Amino acid sequence: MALIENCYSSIPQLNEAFSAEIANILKAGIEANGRASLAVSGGRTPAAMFNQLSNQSLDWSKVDVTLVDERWVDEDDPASNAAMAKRELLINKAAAAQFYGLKTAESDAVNAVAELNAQLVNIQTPFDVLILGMGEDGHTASLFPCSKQLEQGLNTDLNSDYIAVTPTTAPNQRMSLTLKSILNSKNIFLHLTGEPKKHVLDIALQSDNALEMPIRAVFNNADVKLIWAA
Ligand SMILES: O=C(O)[C@H](O)[C@@H](O)[C@H](O)[C@H](O)COP(=O)(O)O
Repeated sequence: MALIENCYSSIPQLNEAFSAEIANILKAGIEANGRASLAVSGGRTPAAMFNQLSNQSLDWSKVDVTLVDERWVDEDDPASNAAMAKRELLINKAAAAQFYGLKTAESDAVNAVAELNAQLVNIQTPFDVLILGMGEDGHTASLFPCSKQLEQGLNTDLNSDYIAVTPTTAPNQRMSLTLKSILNSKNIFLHLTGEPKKHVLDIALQSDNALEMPIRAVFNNADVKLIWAA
């Protein structure tokens, strides 16, 4: 298990190289299996890369796009990851992709887990590309340190691809892929920008305690490509 580092000298360079790399993997997936899939994180980091990716030439009508995690809010809420993906990624050529969001009509995310596990059969799995972000508390996806649900989310014997999480260090109830589902992806990327995130990553790499910093559970158990620029 390793963290394979790809550092770029600027964010525009990162966006250009990373979006081209994702496009190549998706094209190869389409060629091999007829369809390909992309699971993306929300938050602030990916927007500019998404814009660039949306203009990559590939048969987007054969791509399933879904989210790694979602805040349990409606799409008219600025915190909605689905709204961000629709605004920044599912535009230009990528408008032809098939999008599967994670927010359902249930008011409590706990009651939506079974529906989302069922939705996954429509999506090309394992995911060809899964892109993680990381918070300054070491969370990834919506696997938050200190949340009551963390041990379950990190338990690779859990019989679910999704888990509802109530963070204590961030607002909104969340829906997250479980660690098992994250690890099952063919290509796992960790997309970070800025020195503060690099500093958090350096701390994360100093120990194995995933309950303290859940991102550790990913690079302790999988090969992860770090995509980073200051
Ligand atoms: O919906 C979310 O909050 C995420 O998917 C989350 O895991 C995110 O990737 C990190 O919190 C980093 O967020 P930023 O890119 O905004 O720093």
